[in-house]
Amino acid sequence: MTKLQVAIDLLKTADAIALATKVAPYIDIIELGTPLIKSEGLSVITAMKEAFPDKKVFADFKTADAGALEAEMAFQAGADYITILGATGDATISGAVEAAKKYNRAVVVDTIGVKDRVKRAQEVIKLGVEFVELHAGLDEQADPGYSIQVLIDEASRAGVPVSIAGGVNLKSIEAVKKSGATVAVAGAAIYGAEDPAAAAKALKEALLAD
Ligand SMILES: O=C([C@H](O)CO)[C@H](O)[C@H](O)COP(=O)(O)O
Repeated sequence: MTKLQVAIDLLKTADAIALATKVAPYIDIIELGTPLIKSEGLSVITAMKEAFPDKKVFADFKTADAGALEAEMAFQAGADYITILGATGDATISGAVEAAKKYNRAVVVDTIGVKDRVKRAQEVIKLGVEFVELHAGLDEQADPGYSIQVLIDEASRAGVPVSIAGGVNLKSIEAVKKSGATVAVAGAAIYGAEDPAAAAKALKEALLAD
C-alpha cells in the first residue's frame, strides 16, 4: 500500500500544525519542508512530534555534509526520518544511517540534483537507507516541459523502495500508485488547496482504491 506524505512548505510552526491538524486523518507521514525548518529551526520538529506522536515526522534537511551530526540533531528533536542528499558522498549518507540505527529512526535519500536517479537509488539503498525520494524540486518543476511522468517511469524500474515527490496531485496519483512507489509525497496539492482536508482525503482514497 502506497503511503501518503504531506510536504508542508509553509514558514510558521503554527500554520504547519494547523494544516497537519486538518489533514492528519488521511496522512501517514508529516514532512516538515526545508524552508519551514530553516525558518523555525529544530523546534518545529519537536512541536510537530508532540502534537502528532502517532504520525511519522519527516525532517527534510537535505543534508549535504556532516550526516551523522545533522541526523543526531533531527532525531534528538523528535524526527522519525531525515533526508540526506544523494548528490553527496556515501560517507555523509552512511554517517546518518549510523545515527539512525542508534535512535531507531530512518534515513531517506533525496535525489534532487542527481542526474541518474535510478542508479543512485540502487547504490544508496545498499548503505542502509529506508527509501529513496525520486524528487523534482519546486524550481525544477517550474522548468518548461516538466512532467512527473519521468519520476513515475523511474519508480517503475528502480527495483528498490522509493517515494515520488514533484507535483503529485489528483491527476497523477493513480500512476504514482501503479508505479509501485512506497510513498507518494504531496505538497502544494494539499497545502495550496482551498480545502486541504478534502484534497488529502481524495488523494488517500485514490491510493486505497482497487
Ligand atoms: O521537498 C520539496 C521542495 O524541495 C521544497 O521543500 C517539496 O516539499 C516537494 O517537492 C513536494 O512538494 P510538491 O512538489 O509541492 O508536491
